Amino acid sequence: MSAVSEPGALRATRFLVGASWRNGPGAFVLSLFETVGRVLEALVPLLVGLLVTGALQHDVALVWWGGAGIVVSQGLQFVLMTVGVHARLDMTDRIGHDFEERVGRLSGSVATTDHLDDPAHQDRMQSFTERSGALGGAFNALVNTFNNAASPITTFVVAWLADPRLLLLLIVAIPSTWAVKFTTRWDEQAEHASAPAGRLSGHLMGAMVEPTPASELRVMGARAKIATRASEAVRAWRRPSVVAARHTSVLTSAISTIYLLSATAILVWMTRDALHGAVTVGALTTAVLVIGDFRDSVESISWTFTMTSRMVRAGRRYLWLSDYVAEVDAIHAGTLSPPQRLTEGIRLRDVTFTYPGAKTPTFLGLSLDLPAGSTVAIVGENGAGKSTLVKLLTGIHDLDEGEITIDGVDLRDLSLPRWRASSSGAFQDHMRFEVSARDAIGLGDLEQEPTDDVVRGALTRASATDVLRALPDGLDTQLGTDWPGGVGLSGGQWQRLAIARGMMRERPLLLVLDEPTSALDPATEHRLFDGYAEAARRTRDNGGITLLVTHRFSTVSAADLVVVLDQGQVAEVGTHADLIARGGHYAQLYELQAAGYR
Ligand SMILES: Nc1ncnc2c1ncn2[C@@H]1O[C@H](COP(=O)(O)OP(=O)(O)OP(=O)(O)O)[C@@H](O)[C@H]1O
Repeated sequence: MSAVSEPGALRATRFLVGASWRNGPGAFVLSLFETVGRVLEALVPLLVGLLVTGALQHDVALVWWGGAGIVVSQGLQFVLMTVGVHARLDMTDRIGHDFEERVGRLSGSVATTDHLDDPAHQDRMQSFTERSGALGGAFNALVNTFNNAASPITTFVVAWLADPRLLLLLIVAIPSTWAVKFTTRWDEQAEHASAPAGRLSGHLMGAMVEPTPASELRVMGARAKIATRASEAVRAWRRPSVVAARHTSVLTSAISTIYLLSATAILVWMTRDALHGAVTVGALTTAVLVIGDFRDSVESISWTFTMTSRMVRAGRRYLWLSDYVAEVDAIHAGTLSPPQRLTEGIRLRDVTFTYPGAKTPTFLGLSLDLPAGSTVAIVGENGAGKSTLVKLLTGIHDLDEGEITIDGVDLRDLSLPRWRASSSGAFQDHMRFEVSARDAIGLGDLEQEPTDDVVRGALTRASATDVLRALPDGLDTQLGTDWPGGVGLSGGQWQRLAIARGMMRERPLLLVLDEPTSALDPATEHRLFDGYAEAARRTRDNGGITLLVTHRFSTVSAADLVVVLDQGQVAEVGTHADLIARGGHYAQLYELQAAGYR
């Protein structure tokens, strides 16, 4: 698994600011109108003070300056804030969508899927998804940083003009800023601690609403049990955030109380001076109004720190993902094209592979030859490593050690997309694509136009033309009952469409059939595989290898070679007849299954 570390805060901030600016420089500038509006708003206590002083001293000019200032600043402030807020929210929305799209594109573009099997990556993505608002709100936080900087500075100037003693409150407000260090840490720790439970609750909630697991749970009478576990998981997921919020609330309440007591003391002090004529009533009025703003200003600075640190964390995760994609791309920088036809075949030499997060390797020094033009059956008990072998051959996972060669060329030196374009497959855990039948099959080879002839050819090769009977609009039938006019298919019918998808490429160099017929009865599977083996022999001229993974020993007799895997090792290799004659593991398992059918 990747050794990519999370990028630094500075790089994340630079990236977020740059991406926000590029998304719309005009709207970026308009958003800053709000900052000017905030400055005008912060000037109001000063203008009210002027008005009060003018009224008390019968100074018409002061009354005019104060009154006109209030009217103009309120009017302008309204216009600027309306334009600014509108631009900011519009940008936040656009940037949010932009990032969601970027994350989707990045996640989908990783050449391998090692990260999807890694619990640490899953946790990172969980926090990422939960906080994707923070990434989408990066711009929001950025503009608010300007707002929250401009408005306090104005407030501090107004406070200083009213009475310099008010600035003493800055000292009292220092703990508020210092507390952010703790609240940010608590917030971050809560994010980490809640991620596994968040994933579990999503998984269990999904099990209750997805049709297949929901039916199973009802039949087993386990719905209530899973609902309880899901509720526990939701509580475990939310608990760290609730605890963090509680700690934050206690700390900020304590700081607010200290602030309030200090502000009251300063006001009492100023009022006493006002009674002795040392302070004007106008300055006292400004002080009363500014004290609330002062507190808001200090709090907004703290809030800005919290939001900015969340934004930076989300930015760092985004950049981590982007670095990870680049790292995987660099590993798969091979540019060679696979041969047009195989002459030697595929060789595995001393292959070692461990799943991310697993304690023991699935393969330790596995060596195996898959001769060109052969049909190879891979058999073995559950967990023997059959599907993992398929994933390594298709480049879904990277080897830890050893090599896989295609006609002598290391798989890592080949262009992975081109190798995959030369391969094809059908899998037990296939995707039920709820699109038209034509597209569901045509996805198997996007280089070909899915015309009637092409798609019907794939259905024929998959021995699946009878599925057409279930499709009222033929190949243009919408699949899936969730969609208007969509039809529901049986498990076996879905599976046959998946096999047809795997048959779109007529002459792949590697065709993997990883238990694609498990939903079919043994006789049909046998018939299908005999058909595939015969088709493979007919197309042997390009040296293509057909690999069949199955648990049904009766279906493998048509294979040229049978490979028996046992705990990640090759236990036996030979033809069906050889292995039966040898009387080993294969022969015993074959006899056991045959006895079951007798
Ligand atoms: N995503 C994963 N993470 C960690 N270990 C895994 C993962 N997938 C498979 N394994 C482990 O790798 C080993 C081989 O699994 P694999 O799926 O290749 O077996 P298989 O022969 O295809 O089994 P089956 O017949 O049940 O499909 C097993 O020990 C399994 O526990």
